[in-house]
Amino acid sequence: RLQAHACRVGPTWWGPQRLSSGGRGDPEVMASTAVRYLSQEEAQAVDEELFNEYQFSVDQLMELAGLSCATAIAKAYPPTSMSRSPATVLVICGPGNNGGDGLVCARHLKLFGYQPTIYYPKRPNKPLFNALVTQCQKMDIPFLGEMPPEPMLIDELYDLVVDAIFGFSFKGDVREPFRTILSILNGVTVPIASIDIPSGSGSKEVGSGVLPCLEDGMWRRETLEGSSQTCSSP
Ligand SMILES: NC(=O)C1=CN([C@@H]2O[C@H](COP(=O)(O)OP(=O)(O)OC[C@H]3O[C@@H](n4cnc5c(N)ncnc54)[C@H](OP(=O)(O)O)[C@@H]3O)[C@@H](O)[C@H]2O)[C@@H](O)CC1
Repeated sequence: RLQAHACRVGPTWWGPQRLSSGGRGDPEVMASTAVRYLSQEEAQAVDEELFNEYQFSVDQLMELAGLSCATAIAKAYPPTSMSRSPATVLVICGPGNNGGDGLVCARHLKLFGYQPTIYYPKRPNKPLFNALVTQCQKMDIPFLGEMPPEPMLIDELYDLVVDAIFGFSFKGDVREPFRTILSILNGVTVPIASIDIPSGSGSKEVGSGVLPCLEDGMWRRETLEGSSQTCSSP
């Protein structure tokens, strides 16, 4: 893992690694060498910088984050490589913006040829999230009324799970209903792709790019940072 420095968006982020790798602009090279982690504080600082200094709006960034994650999933788990056609994906959304990323991600996954289903147990009553739910409904993406109670059921029904439960504002012990949700997820064998951090891992770090998450040895999943947030924003 590379040392964490104060995070800068844009060229500053990629520049040194790209130069040292000798692979200027090659996405494969960037994916393999230009990935590093942000601390929770760094991720929050990027967030503030994007909002305050660069004047991005939350829905702008959320759209980019969700699209980036769907794109990364399509690259890591192409629909044609999955056992079902169309490939089925369970997207579990949490109560904050990470959950919003998940809603956007589901919408783009559908456009990419997957068959997403959303579980969104705790919904903030705010216009942004209500609109994202409406957009998913208009795209005929179903919402589950309850979490599949057994990991085996998830394995039977879905090719992949997207964990959009918690992002960088997670803190403390996991509270219900997410405690139960995470304990079920811990038993599934299909891949789990996490947006930002593997929820409930206790990790203080936020991943960037697509990389195997071996943080705690517990989650067989990949950390998918909305690369728009930290890597490729203007
Ligand atoms: N940076 C950027 O530019 C962009 C960032 N984006 C995304 O936003 C994410 C950060 O969003 P965020 O701040 O809303 O926080 P996030 O982690 O989703 O949810 C926090 C909520 O979870 C809850 N909760 C917390 N701890 C808990 C616990 N122990 N047990 C149970 N519940 C717990 C608590 O909710 P409450 O229970 O209070 O209702 C809290 O409010 C970031 O990671 C990235 O994905 C993009 O959308 C846009 C661009």
